[in-house]
Amino acid sequence: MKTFKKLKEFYLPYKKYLLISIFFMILVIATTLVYPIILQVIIDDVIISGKYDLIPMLVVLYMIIMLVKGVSTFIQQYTGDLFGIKSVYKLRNSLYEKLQYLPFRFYDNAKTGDLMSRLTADVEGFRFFLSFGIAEFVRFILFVGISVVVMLTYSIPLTLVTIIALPFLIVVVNKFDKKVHPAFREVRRSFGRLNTKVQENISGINTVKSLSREDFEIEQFNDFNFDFRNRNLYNAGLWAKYFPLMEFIGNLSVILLLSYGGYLVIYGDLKPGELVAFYSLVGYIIQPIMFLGFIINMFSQAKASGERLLEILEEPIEITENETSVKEKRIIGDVEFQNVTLTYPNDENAALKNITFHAKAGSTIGLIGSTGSGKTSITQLLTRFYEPVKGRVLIDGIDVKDYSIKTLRSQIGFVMQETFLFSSTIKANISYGRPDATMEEIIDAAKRAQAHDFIMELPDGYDTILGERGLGLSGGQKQRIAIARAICLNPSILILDDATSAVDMETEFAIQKAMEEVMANRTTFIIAHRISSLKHADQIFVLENGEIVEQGVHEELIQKQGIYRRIYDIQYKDREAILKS
Ligand SMILES: Nc1ncnc2c1ncn2[C@@H]1O[C@H](COP(=O)(O)OP(=O)(O)OP(=O)(O)O)[C@@H](O)[C@H]1O
Repeated sequence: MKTFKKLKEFYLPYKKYLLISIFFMILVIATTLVYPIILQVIIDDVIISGKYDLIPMLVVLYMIIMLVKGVSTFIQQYTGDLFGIKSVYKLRNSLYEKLQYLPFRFYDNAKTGDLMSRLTADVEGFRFFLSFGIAEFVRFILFVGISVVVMLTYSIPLTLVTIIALPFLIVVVNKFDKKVHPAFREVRRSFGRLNTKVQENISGINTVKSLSREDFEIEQFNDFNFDFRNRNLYNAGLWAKYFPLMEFIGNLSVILLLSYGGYLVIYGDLKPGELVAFYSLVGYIIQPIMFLGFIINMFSQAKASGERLLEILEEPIEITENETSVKEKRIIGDVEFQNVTLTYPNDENAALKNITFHAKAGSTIGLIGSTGSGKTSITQLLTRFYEPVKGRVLIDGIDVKDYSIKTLRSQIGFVMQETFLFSSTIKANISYGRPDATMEEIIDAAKRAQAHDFIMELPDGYDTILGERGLGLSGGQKQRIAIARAICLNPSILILDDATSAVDMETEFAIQKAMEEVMANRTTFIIAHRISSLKHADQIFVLENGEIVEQGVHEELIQKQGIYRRIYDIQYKDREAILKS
């Protein structure tokens, strides 16, 4: 119940639909329970006692009851559905919203396919319970309760004999619940794994094909699919085992009823019509009790699904802001790191150790160093993608923690190492961070990123629709669109993380030239492996194992005969050799 309690904010606002549904369900049940009573009257009063003049009245009564039942069933079902559909609409939105704000740390370990199955299959499982499960449970209680009361008015001893086997039925149903719930949780998990496999495979299909790993992938999928199949089979086995047992116990009640009830009729202690009515009423008890298995099933699924949904909803956002957070400030771009240490979750080694530096507003900072030395990590602290475990990161003298996330990120243009383009138009991709940008601004950004010419060569120019992964564009073209996207933001701080790694030297040079003007009034961080990309920077930091081991301008660093010089020698050796020859 804890799971449902925690999710109450999603369904309680719509409880009126549930209440209406239950009210009309009571009408449905009441009208249904009148059938056996009418049957009893027809047998005992009309047929046996010969009061045939009652027939027209009974027919009219029957028709009215049918009509009431029909209308009530419609309202009960529709409002029940409304309750479920409206609740999960809100739930689905909240889950998606939560996913937007969860920190990078969450996504480091999250699996896309699994998340997708939570947002679809689990939400649906929960809806099914809200729409049908709750109503069916109430129906069960009412049917059983009212039927027993009606039976008691006919004959107390016969009622007791008939329901004597029912506690056993409840024990079996309870046992079934204990087994079926964990089984369902496993089915859900297995489905999540299956989804993850498919999603990863589609995303990485280029790698799979280029390495001819199709057979391996098929085999792996088969394993996951086999697991999913087995778990479903186990579940089906539980159903197959328990359902006949429940039916058997239910039928025992019918045997007891017919034996003892027949005896009572023979000795005149019960009228034949009452026995027939009893027989129908027992059906109304046994059926819902057996159906209880199905309700429990729905409940178990919903509980398992609810737990998985809560795992997302209760995941801490961590990066918080409050009313005092700095908003509406135009960032100038003065950046300072004070003894900053960063340790990623699940990694005991610090990715950055005691980093201290000052970058004046408008200056250009070059970051170079071997892979994994911490270059990207430095820039990710600026945007608060991660938080330092020690030290402070200041922008314009204010700790980044004190900025509202929106204010901070809307003024920092980040061209990431891996370019991601949405499956929409080029225009929409460039203006993604600033949807109100005019066409002139979009074109201007594209021109500066050296992207305008190739965009104009595409069939629909800026209206060309890109595939999910920017299909149809080369790596360098995608990078240039990503650069245009960052420029379009008109940021105060620009971060170019290996942003020109996929373009040829000539294009890089052209981009650099065009960027000179863009960078003029912005603090720019250039992360690069090529010295040519950052040699004009005002300050260059050489990183090694999370520490700044050398710093200075290009000429100074060349004189030092250190790491920078070594990189320079390797990269320029060939050029000098060519020049000499
Ligand atoms: N999200 C993360 N979770 C755990 N560890 C991480 C994460 N991101 C980076 N690291 C680790 O932190 C260290 C620094 O990584 P970072 O990406 O900053 O290096 P880099 O210098 O930018 O490398 P590259 O040139 O290859 O991009 C590496 O050891 C890396 O494995």
